[in-house]
Amino acid sequence: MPQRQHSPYSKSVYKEPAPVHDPENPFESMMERFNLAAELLNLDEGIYNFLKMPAKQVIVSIPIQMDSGEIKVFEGYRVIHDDTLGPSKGGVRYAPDVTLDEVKALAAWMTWKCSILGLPFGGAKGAVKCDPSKLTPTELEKITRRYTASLISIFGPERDIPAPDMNTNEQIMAWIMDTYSMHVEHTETAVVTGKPVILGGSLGRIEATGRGVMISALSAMKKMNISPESAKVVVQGFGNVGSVSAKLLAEQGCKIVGISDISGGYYNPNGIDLEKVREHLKVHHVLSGFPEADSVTNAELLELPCDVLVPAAKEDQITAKNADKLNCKLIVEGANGPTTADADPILNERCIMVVPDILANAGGVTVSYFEWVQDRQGYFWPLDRVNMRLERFMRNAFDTVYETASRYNQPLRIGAYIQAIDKVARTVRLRGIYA
Ligand SMILES: NC(=O)C1=CN([C@@H]2O[C@H](COP(=O)(O)OP(=O)(O)OC[C@H]3O[C@@H](n4cnc5c(N)ncnc54)[C@H](OP(=O)(O)O)[C@@H]3O)[C@@H](O)[C@H]2O)C=CC1
Ligand SMILES: O=C(O)CCC(=O)C(=O)O
Repeated sequence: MPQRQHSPYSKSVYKEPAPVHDPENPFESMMERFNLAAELLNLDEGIYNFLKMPAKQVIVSIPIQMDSGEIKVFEGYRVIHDDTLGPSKGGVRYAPDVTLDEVKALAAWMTWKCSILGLPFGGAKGAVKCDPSKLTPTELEKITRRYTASLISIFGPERDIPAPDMNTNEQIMAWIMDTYSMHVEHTETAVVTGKPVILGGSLGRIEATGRGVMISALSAMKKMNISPESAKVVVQGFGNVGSVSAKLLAEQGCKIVGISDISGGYYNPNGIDLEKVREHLKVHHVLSGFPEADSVTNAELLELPCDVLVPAAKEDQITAKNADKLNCKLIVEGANGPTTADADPILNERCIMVVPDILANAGGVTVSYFEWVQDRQGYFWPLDRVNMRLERFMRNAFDTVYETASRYNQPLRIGAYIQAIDKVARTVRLRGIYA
């Protein structure tokens, strides 16, 4: 594999991160990269301490009456990492195994993401520890409304604005909007984004994260002289982000050779017909049994030969254990935190370019920003305007991160952290930190 010196994916001056306590703890993974960038920026110790601590961590108890009549209590979280650049922004995920450390990491990633994209937002994230596949629609609605009611003093269009993430969707955003509006006694659409279009949502928000993944993949492929028509792509995860990324990359001429969901991976070196996948999902709801591809495990999927790998499922998929087995040239992180910090130096050593999560998947929050702007203006844009502006934001962000990474002779991930932290730190200094 050729060495690419003096570029964002050169191994030349990349510093080994200090050993971490738990490499698969997303907050520690975030902090490893933050520490590296802070050191390169020569960040003032006071500002370093200010930015590493989340501004607010709220844990709420969510008692609801199940359809059976039984009362069950769920745990909910909202972490506001930072609100220096503006109201905090970030999705809400529903998952049975979610932890506070995971939410803390996801909230910090939102701060860095909004900073890189030039959005007037800080970073936050929320979660409810529950398994939506085991809940009825009524139970899901009750959980969502109670979670929102418990966070009434946190949320607000000028304070903290939730959005969808794993296992949450437009309907859940509609319930959040309605519950908030009931409490403040007027309809407040701008309190949440990712809503149905009929309730003040933005055209293009559902596809926005996958569209941003596609745009950043094409930008990176151009730097690497990989043409879309010659590119073989593997996508892990076939939810909102994965399925849209696959569809839009296929529309650009790429051949999608591998896909997966929780049921496993599916591989066809001649290309997977995504229309047939869509028809299969309509009937079966999971990829399991898809006849036109060979079945592989999720672990094998990540190691399939391809040009571009798009992890778009969850955290900690590419680790020190499998980074040396990957068979791709480029990774575009659709998911948040799919790569652990201890895998970074291995990928860098192997000259695999990584477009990091805080850049690659920022299309979602960018169109959420457009939605918030439209709601506040009460004036809605056509789809082509949303997509054109998204493309401009994503391309600019890619170019500036690439330039920063090149200037510091670091991989794109560290370039992205440097750029993000520098902007927030400079804003903190200008605003001052006195009570
Ligand atoms: N939605 C958004 O706008 C944004 C999402 N992201 C991030 O993208 C990632 C995916 O989110 P999103 O698409 O919204 O979530 P979804 O819930 O829509 O989809 C998640 C997908 O991942 C699959 N999956 C879950 N676990 C595994 C596993 N162990 N191996 C393989 N596949 C798995 C799920 O399978 P199954 O359906 O069978 O359970 C599903 O296909 C998350 O990291 C999220 O934080 C980032 C930015 C914005
Ligand atoms: O759209 C948003 O506001 C946030 C999306 C999100 O949660 C993310 O980018 O991880």
